[in-house]
Amino acid sequence: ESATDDGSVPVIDARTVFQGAMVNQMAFLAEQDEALSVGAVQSLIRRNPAVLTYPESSVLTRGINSGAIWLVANVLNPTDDPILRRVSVRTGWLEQVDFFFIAEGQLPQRFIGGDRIPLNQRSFAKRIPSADYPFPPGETRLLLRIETADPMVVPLYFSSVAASHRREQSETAFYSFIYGVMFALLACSLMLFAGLRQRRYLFYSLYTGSFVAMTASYNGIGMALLWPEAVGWQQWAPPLLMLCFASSGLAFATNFLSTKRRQPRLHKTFQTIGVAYFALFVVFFALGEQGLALRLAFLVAPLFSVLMLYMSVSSWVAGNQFARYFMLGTLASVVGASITASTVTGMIPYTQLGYYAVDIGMVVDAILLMLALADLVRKNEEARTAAEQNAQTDLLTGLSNRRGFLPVAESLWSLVTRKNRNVCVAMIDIDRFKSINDQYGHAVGDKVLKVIADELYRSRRRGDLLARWGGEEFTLLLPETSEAEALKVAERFRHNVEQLVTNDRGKVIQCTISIGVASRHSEHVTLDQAIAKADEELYRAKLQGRNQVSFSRMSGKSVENPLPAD
Ligand SMILES: Nc1nc2c(ncn2[C@@H]2O[C@H](COP(=O)(O)OP(=O)(O)OP(=O)(O)O)[C@@H](O)[C@H]2O)c(=O)[nH]1
Repeated sequence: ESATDDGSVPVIDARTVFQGAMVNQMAFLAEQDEALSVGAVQSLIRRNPAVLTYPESSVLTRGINSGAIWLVANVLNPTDDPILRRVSVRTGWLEQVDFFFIAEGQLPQRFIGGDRIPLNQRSFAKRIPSADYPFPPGETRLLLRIETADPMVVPLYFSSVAASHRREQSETAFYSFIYGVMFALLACSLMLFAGLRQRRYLFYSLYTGSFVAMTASYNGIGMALLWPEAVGWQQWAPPLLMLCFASSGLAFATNFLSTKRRQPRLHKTFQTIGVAYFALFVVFFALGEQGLALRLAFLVAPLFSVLMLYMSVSSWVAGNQFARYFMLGTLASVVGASITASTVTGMIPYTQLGYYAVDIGMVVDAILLMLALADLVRKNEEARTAAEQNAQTDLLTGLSNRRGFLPVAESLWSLVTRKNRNVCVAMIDIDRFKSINDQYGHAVGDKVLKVIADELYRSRRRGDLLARWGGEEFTLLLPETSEAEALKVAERFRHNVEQLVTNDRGKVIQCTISIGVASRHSEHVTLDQAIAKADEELYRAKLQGRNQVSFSRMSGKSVENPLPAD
């Protein structure tokens, strides 16, 4: 049959190699209620050429569940030799694409592709529906029938086989990069989860993992590499995985931003919505309503983006510093997803970058979220170290407190005991400190305490352990120190403090200290016993008139081990 009769069917020169998509070189018509055969379409066009419309942009986009369409053109080969061309529709999620090549004096040729067809039953066992055809001299009618419940996006290419290979290579490189980064982050977070047992790493893994699975399900890589025969799964995987992606993202966000604690009602709402949309999905699945499941998923996806953005911004505004990277990451993924969604639904003109925007945005998001996790670990670590230090440090004087002092002193004590070395303990108390408080006030008392503490700290030898024991009392551990040396040190302390002058608004305040010293002379003496003994000596110094050092060698008797010997 002649195809050239009416001039309403566009003509493509077979010699042309189109660099980009070229659906605007063809005419299209949408099937109405029932599926049409090639013959029916041909006669429809012949009877009434007005059924054809002409796409204005190079990629045809018609939204979700839009029904099957036909594309038609005449390919003219003005040479004497056949010209081999590859025709392909570079969208991985179209369910069925039929290519028909009808040339005069030749048997009509049909090629079939699409994700409703098991990989090995497609004309080309490829992710993308394609057909190679040697256009004979003269005119060939090219017809394509495309059917899908998913968004109808038709970036049609008409090129040499070599040009198609180049395009495939660049697509492979792109997806290798995206999946490489995602898998690295996924593996990293899984290992962190295994090691740290913190659920946020698990949610992060699920979020990045479901992104990989979701994109692999709709771009055709999943079927090309992982489930070549699983046609049923392929039809339901994209909406299901989109829901998984959204819910794991929300689980990560609520965990990371502590939504349960900070906004309990919002958290409850998320859980309810999550359960509701999975329940709806199950209902649609049971009814076999793939289109409705897709609509649900495409409704949830932007809702999810808006929620994530709202949560991170409100958390950041509320002063949650960890939300910073989180917010930037979410912003990147939301912008990327919006650009791709607008591209595939035809709201903005089709570009390759627009088509890939969701993947790029998601990689940026995943990297920034990993950074947010690392940031959180660092801040928690800093807070923990600070809390630990605070718990062991006396805030007024900056010296160790009892909690800071005892563990270090205990281990030093057992070390010198084991090596049978000298060690002494001194207890230091400020004389008549109550009267300073009474006379000048508590604040001045604090100041004097601090001045004396600083002086003691300056006067101590390196390696001696000084701590605020409590109130106006200090303790000093002197390892590797004989009694005589300890007494010298104590006397120096006493003398230095006696010389010390604190000024308070013109008034001069002077203080003295009393010191009790004890040494370990028997190997059975514990640190506690030595401290008790030094305390006794301190009491004696006070009784004897203050501002003095009191020392007594522990008698074997008084430090006797209270446990009865066998
Ligand atoms: N300003 C201030 N006073 C403190 C602090 N800790 C303890 N004190 C005071 O130190 C005083 C200690 O009084 P006492 O135990 O009676 O002994 P004292 O007045 O130093 O007399 P002696 O030890 O017998 O020489 C009390 O009035 C406490 O309130 C502190 O951190 N700051």
